[in-house]
Amino acid sequence: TPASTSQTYDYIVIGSGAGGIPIADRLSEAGHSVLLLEKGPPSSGRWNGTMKPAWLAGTNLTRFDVPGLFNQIWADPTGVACEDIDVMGGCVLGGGTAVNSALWWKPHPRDWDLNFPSGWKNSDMTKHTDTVWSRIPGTYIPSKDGKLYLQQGFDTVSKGLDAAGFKQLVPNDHPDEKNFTYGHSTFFIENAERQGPLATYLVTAAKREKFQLWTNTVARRLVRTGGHITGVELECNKGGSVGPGHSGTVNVTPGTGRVILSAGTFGSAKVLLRSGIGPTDQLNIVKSSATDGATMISSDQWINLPVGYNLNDHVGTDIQISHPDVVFYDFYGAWSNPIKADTDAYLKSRSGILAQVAPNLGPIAWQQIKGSDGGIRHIQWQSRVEGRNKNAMTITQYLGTGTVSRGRVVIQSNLNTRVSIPPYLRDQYDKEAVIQGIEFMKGALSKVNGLTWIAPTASQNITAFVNSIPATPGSRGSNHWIGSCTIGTDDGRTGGKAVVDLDTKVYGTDNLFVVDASIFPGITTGNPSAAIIIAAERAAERILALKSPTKL
Ligand SMILES: Cc1cc2nc3c(=O)[nH]c(=O)nc-3n(C[C@H](O)[C@H](O)[C@H](O)COP(=O)(O)OP(=O)(O)OC[C@H]3O[C@@H](n4cnc5c(N)ncnc54)[C@H](O)[C@@H]3O)c2cc1C
Repeated sequence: TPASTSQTYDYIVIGSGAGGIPIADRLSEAGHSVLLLEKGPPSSGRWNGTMKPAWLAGTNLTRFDVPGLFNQIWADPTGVACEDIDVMGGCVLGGGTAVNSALWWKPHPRDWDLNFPSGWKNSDMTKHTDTVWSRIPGTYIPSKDGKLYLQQGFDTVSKGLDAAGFKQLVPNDHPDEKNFTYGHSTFFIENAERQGPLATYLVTAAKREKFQLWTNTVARRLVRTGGHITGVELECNKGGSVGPGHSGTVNVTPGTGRVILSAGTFGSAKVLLRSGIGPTDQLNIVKSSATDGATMISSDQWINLPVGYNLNDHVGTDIQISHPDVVFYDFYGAWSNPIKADTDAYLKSRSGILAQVAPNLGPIAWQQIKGSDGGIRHIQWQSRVEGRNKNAMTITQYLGTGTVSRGRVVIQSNLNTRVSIPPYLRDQYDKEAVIQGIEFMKGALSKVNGLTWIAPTASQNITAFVNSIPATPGSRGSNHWIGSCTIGTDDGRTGGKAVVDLDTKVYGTDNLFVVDASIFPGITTGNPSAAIIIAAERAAERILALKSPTKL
């Protein structure tokens, strides 16, 4: 459908992920007309999604609703994963929050205090954290019968953690206790279904008359005069072959309208670059591209900002153990060849193993490592029952808050983005922390009777093991990408690192904002979706307080 040229919006929000849905809801709650654009198709059943295995036929559930079907993103990403980036990402309604493992953590205070500028410190975020938790409380017991299923993996790893002095707690009751602690993984699941922004913020937004959602609609680039955005050029995704979308140009309310980019770390960078905002080398690539070159905004209008730099992700390093007590469940099989008793339990009473997120997460543990550079780096250990044999568990070490290494994302001539500099272990002390952490965990788990090591092997030197794993997204990636449009007071037009100011407004523009993972200056301790939603709440507060049009 061509977009109407007469209908304008106070806010156009581009991208419906962890950042986009909450901010769209808050802006519409304040009485503004809001258009939320999503390039992907509907996902969960509530929003008329249709992708599902045979055993969900006749129900209002899709693959995105059932926690036990999370693994399907790896088995069949077609039509779900973003096709214009070289790493995994969800390009459906809900973005990452529709496809992820729903892990849900109250941020550690240091996630804000270490990484973020003034106005975005832990003390500024507490009330927003409370708001988010009142809407999305999360649970560590997803099954409605109140039971946890197949806990042998949890019990096995816990023995080692207990022996090493880790304290078990309910992690979200103690967000500031993330050193030598562990607990059950917590998920944004309710009624044994994926909840999160799709089931909360989007529901309240959609009830308002002045809110509209267009799926299957790509924001191609912004239409602007100098630093003032007047509208968004649209493309109907894949020519409309995936479902009804919109094309043409949609405009913001003249004079006062604003655009919020929430297209994710890669998506927001891409829209900016296509709109003539970014480093000159990148804008020249767009200028030379077959698709955009001839119609790109002229170079005297370009705004030179460090879009794409400061890219970061958790450094993921997998270790693997085996223990005869550990029991594997074939979540991949649950798609095409499920165990009837398990689908019955899920469908009839929202209970059983399929209420738990695949592939059966074990304990999540945290520790801080003090490096010889004096820096403190946070490690999150995330274990799951999956590996090279039926008794194996993979334990991923996520190196998070405190890392120094950063990477870069660039645009290519076909206008796909690519991680040109992976952000992993470019700093020797980041690597030191990874090695130290694995040495420690190896010692801890070796105290568990009957446990054997798969990776590293019992006799393998840990430094050699860590060096043997390439520092690439394929081997180290954690799907927790942040950076690319960093927030800060150091204006990127004059040599600073920041793309957006403390109101999340893009430097050099008067009505363009970025609200998603891309503004994070550094990585969080745990999986980041809750922190991104909290940041969106903070951004909504600041944006709503700004007078229009704001000064350049
Ligand atoms: C496989 C996987 C597992 C994960 N597991 C967890 C987990 O368990 N817990 C956790 O906290 N985090 C997890 N994450 C990370 C988390 O989901 C992301 O950090 C988060 O969703 C990022 O939020 P965002 O708003 O920045 O972007 P996204 O959520 O990616 O949303 C961006 C949205 O914008 C849309 N978009 C992009 N470009 C355009 C355009 N030009 N026009 C219109 N729409 C556009 C995309 O389709 C997408 O829907 C996981 C991620 C993945 C991929």
